[in-house]
Amino acid sequence: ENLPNNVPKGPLTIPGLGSLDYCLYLSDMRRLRDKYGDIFLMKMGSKYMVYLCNYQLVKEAFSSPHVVDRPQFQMLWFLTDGVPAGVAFTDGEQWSTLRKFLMRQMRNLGMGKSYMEDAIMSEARKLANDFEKRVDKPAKIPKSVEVSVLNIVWQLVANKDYEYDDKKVIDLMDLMHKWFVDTGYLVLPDFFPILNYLPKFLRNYLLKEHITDELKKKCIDFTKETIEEHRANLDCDNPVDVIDHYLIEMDEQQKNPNGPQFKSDLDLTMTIFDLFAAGFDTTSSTLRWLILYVASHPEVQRKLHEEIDSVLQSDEEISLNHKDSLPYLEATIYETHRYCSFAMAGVFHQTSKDIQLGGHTIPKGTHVYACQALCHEDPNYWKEPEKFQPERFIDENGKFKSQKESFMPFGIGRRQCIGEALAHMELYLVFAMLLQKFHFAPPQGVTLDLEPKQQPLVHYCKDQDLIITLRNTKPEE
Ligand code: HEM
Repeated sequence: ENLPNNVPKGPLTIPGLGSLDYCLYLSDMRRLRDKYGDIFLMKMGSKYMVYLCNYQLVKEAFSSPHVVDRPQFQMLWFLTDGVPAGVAFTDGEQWSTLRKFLMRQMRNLGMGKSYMEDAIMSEARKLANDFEKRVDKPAKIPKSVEVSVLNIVWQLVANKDYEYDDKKVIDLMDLMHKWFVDTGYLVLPDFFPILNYLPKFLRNYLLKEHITDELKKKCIDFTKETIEEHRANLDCDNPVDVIDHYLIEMDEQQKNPNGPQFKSDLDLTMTIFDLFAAGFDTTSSTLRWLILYVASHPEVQRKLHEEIDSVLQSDEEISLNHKDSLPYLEATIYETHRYCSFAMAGVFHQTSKDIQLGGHTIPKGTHVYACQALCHEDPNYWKEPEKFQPERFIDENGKFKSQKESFMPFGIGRRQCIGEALAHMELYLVFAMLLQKFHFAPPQGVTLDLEPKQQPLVHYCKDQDLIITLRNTKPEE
C-alpha cells in the first residue's frame, strides 16, 4: 500500500480488512505497546489509526494544528440527517465558532457563579435524600446519580430539572447510555462501507442500528419541544441558559452575514445532544468510581471524613468557599480521574495533513488516539502507579498540588474538554455532601471489584452491592 516507509510499526494488515489484531481494551493497548513501542499503527477497513502511549508523544501531537480535526463518522449525524453540526465532532470554523460561544457560556453561567453552585447544591441535597432510603442493607449505587448529573447539565442548557423517577428521562438516559456502549458496533459501517448495503433487519441485528433509530425519535421530539418553548418565552434582556444565549447570538449573527454563523437550529440541536452526551455519562461514572474507591480504601475514607468534619460543622453545608480547606478531597477527586481513566484513549482526533511525530510520518486522515490510561500508569511520572493514593496530589505543606505532566483525564490542547471546571465543581460539591452524611463499605466479607467493565474506549465501573451507612447513627471505625 502507498504508505511512507517510516510510518510507526504495527500488526500485519490484510487489504480491505485491516490489521490482524485488535486494540479494544486497556489490556490490548498494553500488549501492543509492549510489542511495537510507544507509538503504533493499526488499520480497520480502509482507515489507519495511530496510538500514542506516552505523554511526550501526546503533547507533541496535540500541540500541532494538524491534529485538531475529528474523523467524520456518518453515524454521528443521525439527529441532523447527515449534516455535520454541533461542537464535539465538527471541524474548522463551524467548530471554533461554537466552541468559543460555549466556552463563554460555561464561564458566564457555570464558573464560580452562584447560579450553577445553587443548581448543583440543590441536586446534591436531593441525591443525599435518595441515598438515605438505601441505608444499612446491601444496595447498588442508585440511578439517581445519573439523573442528578443530567439535571445539572440540563439546568445549564435549558434551565430545567427532572424528578428521579421521571420515566421519560430515565428511558432517554438508558437509551443514550446504550448508544454510548454500542458505539463500537454503530461505527463499523464508517470503516467498512459495504455494511451499509446489508438489509435493514441485519443492520439492526449486527450493528444495533435500531438503537440509533429509537434515540433519534426520542431526542428529536425532546430537543424540538425545548427549543420552541425557549423561542416562545425568550426575554432578550434576561437570558437564563445556553439555549437563550444561542438564540440571541444567532439573531445577532444574521445582522452580520459575513461573520461566523451558527447553522440555525441544526447546530443547536446537536449542541444540546453534545453537552448531554459529553457531560452526563462522564461525570456520573466518575462519581460512581469515587464512591467505589473510597468504599474499598477505608483509610482514604477515614481521612476524608476527618478533613470534612474538621472544616464543616455537622449542620453546615459545603460550598465552593471551602475549597482551599479541603485539599484531601480535591486530591481524591484527582486521583480518581487518574486511577479510573474514564476516557481511556481520549476522544479520537484525525490528522489533516501528513505530520512528523516521534521520528515517524503519520499520513493525512489517520485517526489519533491518546492513550491516557497508559500515561496515567507511566512509572516515569507516577510512583507506584498501581496504588490508589490521593497523597500523591498533596505537597509537603499538606496543600493540594496538581500535576500537569502525564495527566490528561480531560484531554489536552485545542480540543480539551470544555466542561472540566463544571465537572470538577459537581464532583467536589456532590461528593463532599455524600461524604459528610454517609459511610460507604463493601458488604461483609466481600472485596469490591475495581476492574472496569470490558468495554471499548471508556471505563465504566461494575455495578455491585455496597453498604451505605448514615454517619450520625453509627460511629465509624
Ligand atoms: C468527569 C467528567 C468529564 C470527563 C472525564 C471529560 C473528558 C473529556 C475528554 C477526554 C474530551 C476529549 C478531548 C479531546 O478531544 O482531546 C472531552 C471533550 C468534551 N467535553 Fe468533556 N469530560 C467531562 C465532563 C464534561 C462536561 C460536564 C461537559 C459539558 C457539560 C463536557 C463537554 C465536553 C465537550 C463539548 C467536548 C468536546 C470539545 C471539542 O471537541 O472541542 N465534558 N471531554
